[in-house]
Amino acid sequence: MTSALELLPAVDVRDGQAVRLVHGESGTETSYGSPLEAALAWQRSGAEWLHLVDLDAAFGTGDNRQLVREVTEAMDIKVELSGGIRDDASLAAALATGCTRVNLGTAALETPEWVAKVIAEHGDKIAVGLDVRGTTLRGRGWTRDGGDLYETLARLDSEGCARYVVTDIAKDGTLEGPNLELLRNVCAATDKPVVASGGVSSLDDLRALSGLVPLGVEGAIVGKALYAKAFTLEEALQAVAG
Ligand SMILES: O=C(O)c1ccccc1N[C@@H]1O[C@H](COP(=O)(O)O)[C@@H](O)[C@H]1O
Repeated sequence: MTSALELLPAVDVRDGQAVRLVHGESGTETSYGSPLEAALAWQRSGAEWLHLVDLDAAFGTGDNRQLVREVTEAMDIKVELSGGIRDDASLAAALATGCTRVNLGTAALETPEWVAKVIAEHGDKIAVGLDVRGTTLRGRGWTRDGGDLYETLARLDSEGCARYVVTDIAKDGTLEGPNLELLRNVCAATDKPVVASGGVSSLDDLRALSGLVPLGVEGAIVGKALYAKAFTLEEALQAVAG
């Protein structure tokens, strides 16, 4: 029996606020108030995971490290932590929050030896975010090209990377539906589980992603659709229940 698609409601933090961006572009923020309140609301609604992103750390405009730690520590559910985790100190700080796993983006593009080392040390506590435009990876707050998706995926697979979080930047924050073709292609290129990110707009999108579970899609990050109240998290969890 295949498992149900996992849902990871997102809380992206910029300047102390929960925000959503469009295409991940700085300056497109819509603010949704307290990150802790948002995270607690998703937990109360039945989430088993929280995808928590320090956007300032990802963009290099400071960090929300203290706040991210407070949110993570307040959660009874699993937390996937992203944004600005690029060296031993930031990784140690992220893991010290008690998060379930971290998601590395820029580091996988710019310091591959370090990423190989931490994959070897921490196993499935490390996921790698493959944030793409077309098939070109983007790092540093999605502002810089960082190589070919499939070459990087092959390298990370050979290093034992446990899981990938695949974001189609062109879809992120747009409510245009996920890039199912990209997800199928990535699943065909790796045996490792894939978490889909970007574009979810409806319960039908979640059902379509559920249809990719047998191919290797393990979960889906949901952001804008929840904040825009396109559906509730309870409805989403019901829609993907096995
Ligand atoms: O999630 C976003 O909307 C986003 C927008 C712009 C840049 C990054 C974004 N998200 C997360 O940031 C990490 C990458 O951070 P880093 O490169 O490791 O510092 C990425 O995995 C996304 O989860």
